[in-house]
Amino acid sequence: MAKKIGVTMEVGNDGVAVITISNPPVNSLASPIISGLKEKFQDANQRSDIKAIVLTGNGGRFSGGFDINVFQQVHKTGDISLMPEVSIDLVCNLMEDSRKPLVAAVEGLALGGGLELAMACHARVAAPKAQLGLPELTLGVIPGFGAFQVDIVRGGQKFGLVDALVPSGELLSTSRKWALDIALGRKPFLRSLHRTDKIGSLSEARAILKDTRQLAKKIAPNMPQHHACIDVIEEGIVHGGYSGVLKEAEVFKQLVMSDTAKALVHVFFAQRATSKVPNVTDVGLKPRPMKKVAVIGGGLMGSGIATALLLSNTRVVLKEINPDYLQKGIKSVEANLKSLVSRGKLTQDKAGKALSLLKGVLDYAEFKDVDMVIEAVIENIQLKQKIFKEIEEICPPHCILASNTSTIDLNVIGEKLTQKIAFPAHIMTLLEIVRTENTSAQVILDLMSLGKAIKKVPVVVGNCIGFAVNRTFFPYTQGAHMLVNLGVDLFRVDRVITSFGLPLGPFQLGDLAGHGIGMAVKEIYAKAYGNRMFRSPLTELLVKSGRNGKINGRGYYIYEKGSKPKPDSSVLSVVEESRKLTNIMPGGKPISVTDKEIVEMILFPVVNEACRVLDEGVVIRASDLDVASVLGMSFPSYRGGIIFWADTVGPKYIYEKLKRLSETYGGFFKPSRYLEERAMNGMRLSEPKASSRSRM
Ligand SMILES: CCCCCCCCCCCCC/C=C/C(=O)SCCNC(=O)CCNC(=O)[C@H](O)C(C)(C)COP(=O)(O)OP(=O)(O)OC[C@H]1O[C@@H](n2cnc3c(N)ncnc32)[C@H](O)[C@@H]1OP(=O)(O)O
Repeated sequence: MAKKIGVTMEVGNDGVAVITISNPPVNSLASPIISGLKEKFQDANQRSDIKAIVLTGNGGRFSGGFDINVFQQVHKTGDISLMPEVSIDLVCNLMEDSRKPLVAAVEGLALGGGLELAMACHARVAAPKAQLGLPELTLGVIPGFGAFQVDIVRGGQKFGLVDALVPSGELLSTSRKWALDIALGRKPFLRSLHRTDKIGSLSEARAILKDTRQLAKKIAPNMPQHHACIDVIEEGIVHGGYSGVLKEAEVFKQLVMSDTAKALVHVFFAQRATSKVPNVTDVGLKPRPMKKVAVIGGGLMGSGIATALLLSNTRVVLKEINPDYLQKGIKSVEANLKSLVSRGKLTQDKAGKALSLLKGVLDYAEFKDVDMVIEAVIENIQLKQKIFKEIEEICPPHCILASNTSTIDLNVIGEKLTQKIAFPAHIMTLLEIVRTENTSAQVILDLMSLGKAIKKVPVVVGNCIGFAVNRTFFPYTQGAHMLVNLGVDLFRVDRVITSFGLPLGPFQLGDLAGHGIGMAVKEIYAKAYGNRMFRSPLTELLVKSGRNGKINGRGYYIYEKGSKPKPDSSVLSVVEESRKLTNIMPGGKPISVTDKEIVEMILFPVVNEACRVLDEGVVIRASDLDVASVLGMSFPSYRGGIIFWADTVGPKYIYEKLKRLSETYGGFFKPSRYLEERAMNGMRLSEPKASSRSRM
């Protein structure tokens, strides 16, 4: 059924006009809505039979904000005139300065421009679960609609952003009465733009703004939108609300064209595109419910998976090999739930309910009616093969057999294995669903649905060593190791990479993951990708010196409870030993590199491997790899993901840089065929492939 888009107005006998925004699914403020709002507000202000106005959204949602598709259009065309000029004549003149009172009836959500519309009203009545927010910063822009000219520090009813909270069933009637009361002088007629009662003295405001500027420099050095917010707030405080609104609209348009906005809007749509899987989500299949799932292995990953499943109301059978391990696994699940409760992310009774769905077992008796089995034991091929041999006879025919391996080829683990699920710990959001030639469309759909149920972002990928994320990023650590063996300071490498935008540099990341994991899978990668790997003895030497990473308090850094990791200068002797063994410093002297070169020598080989992932069809589309890099490796979303970023840097520049580096330092930097082709033909890396080569 065609979705109804538009703005309607109904006038009741009480003289209240109810103006309703309708643009499913989130009532986004697209052009027809903007022009419809203008027309209805003008009409309502002119009609003598209308005493007051209520603004609301259709379908239980007020508005999800300005239509982000317009941003995408502006980015694609470079035509900023696609952005409507409405801040003043609509929000200020027609709403704020309306002669008739305007009350927002907010249900579901009021986000971005949607909340700004509500703030332009003279009062706001909300239903209890309404989500109010200004998420524009996550898109690289600022609220361009006056939000910052209203002292938005008043969040929710507590600070006056919402004037009344009422049950949904009473929302419209309460809003109508409120609007009439304002019209009749029984309630104050408050124009947000003119209110300054919450703003302290100018000097106090300036002091707050100064501290906020320093904080923004520290926490968001690479994101202009955070600093712009402070500028427009200051404009409003110093020169008044109207100047502030004008400044907002001007700054908003500058930011819309910024690289940051282009990257963040790309990630917004890329993340939603991952749920579109050709011949799976477009063939009329319906996902089957996963009522009971068995998890084999109660270690860090197994207990994390069990936790995520329990939180989605799925019954879980957790199997271990002995009572001690089983007890430990159950305790880990309890600890995971307890930590969510202590962080206010889960109520105590929901934690209790989740735990009640968990059953610990030591044999397969409970596997007869499971809908899915997820194996999460150590990365030992023989053990995995043994487990799947044992269970494939016991589980029901419809049961999905999945492994949580982060590296091993699924076809090696078990020909009957239908599915690999890269279930990161219960807190990460990326869920790589790896499909083999044995995986049916139905199973993929079932798992995508399960992935969403456990609040993950499922990305369907093909079967290869390391799948999408680990495969793409295996050069990340190796590039760093090469630099250190070439004489570059390892702590500087970490600093440069964190300044680029990754949360942890390669060495601190290794400490966090534990160096044993890297060593366990090294040979598997060497067998698959050996011709383009840099083999460094540094990890082995580090572990031999008793430094396993954060897990035992020492790696490249020292980890003490309650304090930040401290670089461990005593590790430099281990580094020296590695440098002697590799002996790759030209003339025995450390190389001199700029920060930019450090980023390039670490991330360009990652881009190069990402090109091979695209070329082999390990992902459906390049933007899926962007999402996987952001969610799976914390690649900065404000750079758009690994491929989007590479396209902004330029395939040709990357290709030429890698070619020069490979002439100096060997095959680790050798440009891939895909990169060379695209660079030579002036094509973007993200352009779809002509060939239908796929690993799915
Ligand atoms: C008085 C008139 C004013 C007019 C305004 C004019 C403007 C001039 C410019 C000045 C603008 C002022 C500044 C304001 C800027 C903004 O408002 S920027 C946008 C701010 N809003 C957001 O960032 C919200 C983004 N969306 C979400 O967070 C989530 O989608 C949701 C709303 C919380 C819903 O989540 P969920 O239920 O999980 O659904 P999703 O899958 O995420 O989304 C469903 C589909 O809806 C699409 N969609 C969502 N939000 C928007 C949006 N704002 N614009 C366009 N489309 C949106 C989403 O892409 C999904 O689409 P499909 O994948 O095709 O299903």
